Amino acid sequence: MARITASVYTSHVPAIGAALDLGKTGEAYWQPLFKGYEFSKQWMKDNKPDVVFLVYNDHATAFSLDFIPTFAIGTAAEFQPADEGWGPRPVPVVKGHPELASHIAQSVIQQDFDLTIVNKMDVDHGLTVPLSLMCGQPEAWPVPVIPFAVNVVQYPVPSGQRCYNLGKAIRKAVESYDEDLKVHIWGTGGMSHQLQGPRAGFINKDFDNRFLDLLETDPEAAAAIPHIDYVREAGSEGIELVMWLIARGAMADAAGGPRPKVAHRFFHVPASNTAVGHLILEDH
Ligand SMILES: O=C(O)c1ccc(O)c(O)c1
Repeated sequence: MARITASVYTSHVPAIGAALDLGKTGEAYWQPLFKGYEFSKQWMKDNKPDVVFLVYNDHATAFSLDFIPTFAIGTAAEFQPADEGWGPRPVPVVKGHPELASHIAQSVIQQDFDLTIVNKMDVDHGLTVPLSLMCGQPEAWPVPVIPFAVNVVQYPVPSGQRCYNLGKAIRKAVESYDEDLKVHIWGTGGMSHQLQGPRAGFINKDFDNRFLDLLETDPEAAAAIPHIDYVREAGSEGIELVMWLIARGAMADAAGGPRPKVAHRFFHVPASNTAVGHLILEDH
């Protein structure tokens, strides 16, 4: 049986990818940020999964306003790093896991969550920056990745509660897969940031840290946060945090099991226009 063994939460700011790719990680501005992920890179080696199920949002790269899936699962054998205007990031191609992805699609759709099945797409900073933060700069990514794109760009976007419930369905799907696989589920995006309008540059450390607290100890309360609170308290792009609830809903306690163990927590402001939050939870 496949098992979800841990969840990882991290912001996916594109400038972090640029700092890595352009060799700027030692600069005073970036040093404290990358220091917060040193533990995580070692933890990733010590707790290497067989597959990462990576929840992120596409930033009008593979999708556009022409076509807006709420939840899209990548079932391809590989996904190319996208060209977001500066050429593709110089990172390895992302290898998928078509068998597990197809099984999860089958199981989750049968549990009444309608997923869009994507057999071909390029993946943008939403997916590659978390991989870089957790795995460094290897020749090849150490694990296959199932990309799972969520619409948090064009309203209506899914509620935190729906995302949390979807996480529970993903856990059931993984646990009904025959092969013995260790699976990590990662929720990415956030924390507070607003990239547009009069409040551009808005950051709310109090909200972010309360959210991290809730994620650790009371995920049901985090799931109950309505959209308007994210927009008001965490800025227009803070709504990306609903994606963290997909990963959180896949932990054992959401299904009545024990609370996960906090392996690592980190918070840093700013990275570009964004508050960076990071949490690693291990299932017992
Ligand atoms: O802080 C920023 O600059 C920034 C830009 C684009 C994003 O998708 C994001 O998450 C952050």
